[in-house]
Amino acid sequence: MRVALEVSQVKRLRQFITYARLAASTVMVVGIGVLAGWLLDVPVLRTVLPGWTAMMVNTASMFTVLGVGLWCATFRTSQAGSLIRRLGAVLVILVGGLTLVEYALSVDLAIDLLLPFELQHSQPVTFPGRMAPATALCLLLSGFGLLLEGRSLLPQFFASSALFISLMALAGYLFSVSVLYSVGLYSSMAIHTAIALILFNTGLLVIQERSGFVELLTSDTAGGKVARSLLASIPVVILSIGGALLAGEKLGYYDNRFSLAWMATLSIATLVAVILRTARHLHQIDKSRGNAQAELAALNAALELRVVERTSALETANRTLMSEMLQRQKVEDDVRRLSLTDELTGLHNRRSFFLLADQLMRSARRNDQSCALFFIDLDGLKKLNDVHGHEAGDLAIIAAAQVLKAAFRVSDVVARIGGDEFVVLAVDVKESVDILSARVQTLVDEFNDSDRCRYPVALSIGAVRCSPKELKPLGELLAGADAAMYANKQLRRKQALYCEGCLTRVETCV
Ligand SMILES: Nc1nc2c(ncn2[C@@H]2O[C@H](COP(=O)(O)OP(=O)(O)OP(=O)(O)O)[C@@H](O)[C@H]2O)c(=O)[nH]1
Repeated sequence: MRVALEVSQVKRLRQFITYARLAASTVMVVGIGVLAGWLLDVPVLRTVLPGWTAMMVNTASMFTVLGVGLWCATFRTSQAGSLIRRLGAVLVILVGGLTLVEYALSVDLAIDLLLPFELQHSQPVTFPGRMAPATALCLLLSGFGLLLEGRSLLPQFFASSALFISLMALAGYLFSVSVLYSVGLYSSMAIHTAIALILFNTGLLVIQERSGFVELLTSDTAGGKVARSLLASIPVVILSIGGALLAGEKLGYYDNRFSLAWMATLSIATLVAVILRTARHLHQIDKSRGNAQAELAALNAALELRVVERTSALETANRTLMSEMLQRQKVEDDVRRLSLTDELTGLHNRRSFFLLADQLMRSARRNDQSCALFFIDLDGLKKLNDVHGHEAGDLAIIAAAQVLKAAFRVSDVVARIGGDEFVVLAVDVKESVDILSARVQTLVDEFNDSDRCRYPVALSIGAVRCSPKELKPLGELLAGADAAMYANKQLRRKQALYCEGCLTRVETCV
């Protein structure tokens, strides 16, 4: 699975591709330049310096092919490029491999002198026109690397092996150690062959996106930074030390053993310095990571503490809110109840009566039931108040309410709608309103004769009946009942039933 790349990694990969293209172009130019040197007889193009080994025509041709192949490899999506790369790689493998076969089996496969102009400029060597065995091996490895480009490990192995051999050859030139760039007595690797091989194989290595090596080199991790810095510095430092010691030796300041001892000492010193620098760098990274972890742990602990504190504060706030809500609910219930209840008697008040009576009458009509509406007025309350005070009047009102509640069903609506005025809506009434009024009167009499009576009460009652068919509005029924009550009161006055005499009976009731 491919991991998404960081922006910096993408930038470095682009730089690597640019490097690979530059390397490919240089390798192509070297190949073409050497071919021109052979064709036009320009010795400097063939050998770089007079007396140095010349790059063979075969080698130069293969560099041209390798350069084109590497260039194509940098364009991954191109089908044609991929085909050219693979064909070129096969050609290079063939030339390198057959040359090695020639050396190994001491045969001439007629591939050394392919171009007619080559022979006349060839130096007197064992096999004119044949590339060095080291070159042939490097070409074989480079060809395989190019052919397998894009796979996971093999191209890196082939390119690294070729790179190692060509670096040895270059070091041999730099330090004048011919054994490093020649194999046996046959022929030696030209300096520009070594450089071209180094360029080609480093170019091939840095475009291997799948390799851990490229991932390491492009990453922003400590490992990536250390790898980049060491790879950029160590070869230059070691080669510089070697070059300086060699120059001193050539100038006769010291002999070969002395420079070897210095080379070993300075290399060790350089490596120790690099190791210490790298170790210090890693140490710093470890320390800062440790500090960051400690800070993180402290932050986590503080965060957890805050979470605990906040949770407990939240729970307390929740509890307070809950109890406030309950209190508020209770107050609202009380307000609702009080707004619908008569405070003195506990009966429904006027508002509640109209709400309930309306509902009750509609349901009675639906159920085909008769209703009866009673209008009841307390007799002589004003006088009672005047003579015995309002407390006595209140007691009479309460007594009247109790009598009315006892006289009717629980399902009927008994309400106090004014000072001494009561209404009762009785549903599903089977008997006549006179019978019901008489029942009220009986209970009034019972009360007046009982021990509970402080002040006797007398009630004037008016009632209307309403059958389910009539569908009379409540207001109309109330007016009818009120009128009947008034008539009843007048009648009671005429019959001297009116309770002006209640006062005289108070004493007997106590
Ligand atoms: N004690 C007391 N008196 C009340 C209350 N509400 C009204 N009253 C008084 O009751 C009296 C009612 O007077 P009226 O309407 O003339 O009634 P009444 O004296 O019974 O006369 P009739 O209705 O003709 O029998 C008034 O004086 C009111 O002030 C109450 O809650 N308590």
